[in-house]
Amino acid sequence: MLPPTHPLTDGRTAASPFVRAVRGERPAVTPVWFMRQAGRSLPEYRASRAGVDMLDACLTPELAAEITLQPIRRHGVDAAILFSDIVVPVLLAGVDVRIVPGRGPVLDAPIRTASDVLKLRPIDPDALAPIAEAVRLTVAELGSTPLIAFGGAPFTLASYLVEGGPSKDQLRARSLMYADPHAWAALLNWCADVTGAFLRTQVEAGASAAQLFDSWIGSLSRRDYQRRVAPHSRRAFDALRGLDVPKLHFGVGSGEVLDLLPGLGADAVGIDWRLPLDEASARLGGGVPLQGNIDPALLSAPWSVLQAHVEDVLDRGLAAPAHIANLGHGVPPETDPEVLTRIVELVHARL
Ligand SMILES: Cc1c2[nH]c(c1CCC(=O)O)Cc1[nH]c(c(CCC(=O)O)c1C)Cc1[nH]c(c(CCC(=O)O)c1C)Cc1[nH]c(c(C)c1CCC(=O)O)C2
Repeated sequence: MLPPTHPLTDGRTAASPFVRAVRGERPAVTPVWFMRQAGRSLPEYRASRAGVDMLDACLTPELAAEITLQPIRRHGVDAAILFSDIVVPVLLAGVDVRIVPGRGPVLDAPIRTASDVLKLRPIDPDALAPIAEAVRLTVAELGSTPLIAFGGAPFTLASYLVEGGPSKDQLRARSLMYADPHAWAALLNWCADVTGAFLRTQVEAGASAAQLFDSWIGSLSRRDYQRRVAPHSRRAFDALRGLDVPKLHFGVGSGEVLDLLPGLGADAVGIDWRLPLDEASARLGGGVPLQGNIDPALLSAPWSVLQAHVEDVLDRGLAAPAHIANLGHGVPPETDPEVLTRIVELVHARL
């Protein structure tokens, strides 16, 4: 149960277009936000981050709250997402991980064997205090705009841990799945538990929705996803048990496994740019709210081309019970932020 002072319970965010759409209602105006909206496309972000390491910024509550609020002030988007990273709970559980600019999360000592997995320790709930504080500071400023809690899905996290960094097709991670199925299952359970604790901390501190990011899901066969990954994603959502918070599940390249996602605990599903929303909705049986689908590659196209694309996405989104406009993946760092503001205005102007 969420406390009576939680933004969802006290009515601050429950009636927001974003929360209503995730729950499957169709508000008068389509809500819109952008994955990775807090980031390098914004000059104010670059100024806030000058000389501060990425993970240090995530663990400094005042700074994390300020960066979270920047895209709300600038673009007028319908939801905020906590400025943090999927590897933050991994770091807080004691794993030596850093973020290399232009590359992503890197581990000098990757987790590759059963004995490496056995050394992983559960996360100490006290270690998550800076995250809870960042959420409280953010929510105090947001008013009726909901904050989205997020976490990395177990397979995406495990891929970074096993590979030691970003990889093209997650070959080492997918090999471990077969070389040592027991170590694999233990590793994915550990990932589900750290991500679950991260999500639960954000929701209890005041977030009004939760999204699981399954960025590498597209490298898996349907069979492997179903048998060796999906149960662990369900376990991550299960960490939110008892909290009546709307949940989203987003995967990149998830077309082959799309129909499996709603069964894992999410209310709404995020779609990348590969599959049109009417086709995605048909694959899901027509009853699942959808998010996303604007191709990030078109952000640098002439406005008339981008506008036609956004309008097509909105039209096809009518096939689902509700649609939250968003990109099909994160904002590229070189994006002109004024283009994002213009998309928000376009989405909000369409009735
Ligand atoms: C795979 C993944 C990561 N992180 C994340 C994912 C899942 C979504 C996806 O597929 O993009 C999720 C994430 N990372 C970040 C957020 C913040 C909230 C938001 O969306 O605005 C979120 C939701 C901040 C960040 N996370 C990161 C940055 C950039 C850090 C910097 O400014 O140097 C930000 C703002 C770093 C990061 N962290 C990660 C990558 C690939 C990178 C980019 C590295 C680079 O190109 O420099 C891992």
